[in-house]
Amino acid sequence: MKTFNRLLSYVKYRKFSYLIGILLLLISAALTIYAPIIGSRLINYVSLQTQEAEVIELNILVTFFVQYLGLIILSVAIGYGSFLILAFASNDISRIIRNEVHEHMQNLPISYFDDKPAAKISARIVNDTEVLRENFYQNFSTQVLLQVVQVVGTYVALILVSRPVGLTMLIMLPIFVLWQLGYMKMIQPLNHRWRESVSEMNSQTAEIVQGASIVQIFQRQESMADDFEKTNQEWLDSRRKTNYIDSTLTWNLSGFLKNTVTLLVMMYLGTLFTEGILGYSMGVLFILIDYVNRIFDPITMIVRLMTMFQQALVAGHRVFEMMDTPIEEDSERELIVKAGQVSFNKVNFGYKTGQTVLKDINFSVAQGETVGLVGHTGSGKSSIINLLFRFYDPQAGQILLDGQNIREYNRESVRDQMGIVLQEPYLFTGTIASNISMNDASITEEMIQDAINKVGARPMIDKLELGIHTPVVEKGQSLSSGERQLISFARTLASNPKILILDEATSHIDTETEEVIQHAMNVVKEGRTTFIIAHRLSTIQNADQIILLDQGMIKEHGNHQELLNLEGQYAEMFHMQAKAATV
Ligand SMILES: Nc1ncnc2c1ncn2[C@@H]1O[C@H](COP(=O)(O)OP(=O)(O)OP(=O)(O)O)[C@@H](O)[C@H]1O
Repeated sequence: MKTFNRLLSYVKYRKFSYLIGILLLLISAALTIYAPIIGSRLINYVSLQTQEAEVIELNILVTFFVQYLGLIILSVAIGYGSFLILAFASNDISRIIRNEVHEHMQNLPISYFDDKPAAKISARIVNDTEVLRENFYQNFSTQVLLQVVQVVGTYVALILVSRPVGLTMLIMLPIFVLWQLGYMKMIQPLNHRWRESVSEMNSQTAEIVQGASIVQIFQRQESMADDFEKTNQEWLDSRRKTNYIDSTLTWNLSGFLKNTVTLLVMMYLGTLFTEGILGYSMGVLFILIDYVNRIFDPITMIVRLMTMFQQALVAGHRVFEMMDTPIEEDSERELIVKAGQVSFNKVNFGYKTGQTVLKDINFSVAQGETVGLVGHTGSGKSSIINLLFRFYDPQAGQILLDGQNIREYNRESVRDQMGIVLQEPYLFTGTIASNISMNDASITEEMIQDAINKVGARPMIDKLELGIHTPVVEKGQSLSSGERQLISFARTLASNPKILILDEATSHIDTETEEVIQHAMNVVKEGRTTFIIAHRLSTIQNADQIILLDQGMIKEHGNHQELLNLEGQYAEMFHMQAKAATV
């Protein structure tokens, strides 16, 4: 009920459209219910004139025809108008909900995404809102009233015209409803299987596309094709069974039931009529048969609407669950950093309660210093950066930028102080220029060109026909990894952050590119406090401080020479790497 009320509350955004649309629908329905009455007058006129051997006047005949046809055309035209109004309104509402949930998703804490597959999140934003549009806003909320009015209206009209026929048809009502419910019961699990297999095929395809090269390297094509075929068969099976049930129950059997009842009523009334027992005119007979025949469709529709409603409730529940996930409280205070001095003060942190990822982390970095973060995989290097960005807050201790506790300032202003170059830089769909300016209007084209020159990306840009306006698609897959890094360096330089984070920026590239990247790195580092997450210790030999993490704790801390003198883990790692490099 809560979900239903909440779904209904969105109608307020297009309440006039809904009001007018539903009103027009009802008028159109009333006209269709009224049409047989005109038809009956026509029939009565013709039969009376024939009985009394009078001339059938053409103009009277035409008048009845025009009235009858005019009514039908008017009803169709009004129905068309209302359909458009309501369809447009439901489109708008689903757009509003989709934007709302999308915006909310963007503000959710990073921890929300930790245990949720991307496909599941996007299904809520895209597919579930689509189900809401079709099932709830376009069908259920507009049709349910209309269909109920049609059923009740037709029954009332039937009873008014002929009480025995109307009451007999009332007895048929539960039989027909039960028939429809039985159909739904059979079809629902099949629909479920069908949707599951479609979603499974989606994720199987996404996995192959994302890891195309890995799939080929490990020659997994055949087994992945087998898995896909299995799901595809499952889809085929559920579709086939649905088609059987559909064609048998809805089209044939349901049509059979409808036609049989109509036929029986016709026979019964016809006998009474010809025997003269029934006082009805031919026209009334026509009305009765027409009403009996048309009463089935709205009943079928109501049962279907109920299923749509159930599906909409499930989709609505999922969408609202995401919308109701609390976003992190954020301070109004803007962090202003002039120097770029960073301190971690007795920081303890775990991603989940009870987990310890960082333990008693203490260090201080002066403005413009470079810090190398080293340690085995899983030792906590990235976690330190995650805390610096305020993706997470520590359970204990403080992180200070220029002496200010970042927890007391809003996240955006904290992140504004940071620039990051990842090992695999992320480029957004757009152009090279938009990837450097990040659509920040204060970064002019001149500044973009300047950043490109400074990081040494000019030769690379000059090779491109459209220069900085070259489109970037699919995360920049058509650019080399080194080129993507240069763009990323130019982006960082243009945004002019106080603190810089380099995530293994120089690994996996050839010596020539390494020189270019090293140059870019030196340019970007200048005057900024820099953290380098390095696996290759040769890249941080000149760092002012090196922090060696081991199982979330600082095990060694000093400059390169000091750590070598310690003859501990760092020295061991360094000698091993130096030896490997000379082999
Ligand atoms: N989102 C997360 N949720 C739960 N645990 C996490 C999460 N991210 C990292 N961890 C855990 O925290 C610990 C430290 O991970 P972290 O990524 O900081 O290590 P790292 O030193 O950067 O490793 P690598 O060099 O492999 O990138 C690991 O045990 C890891 O499993």
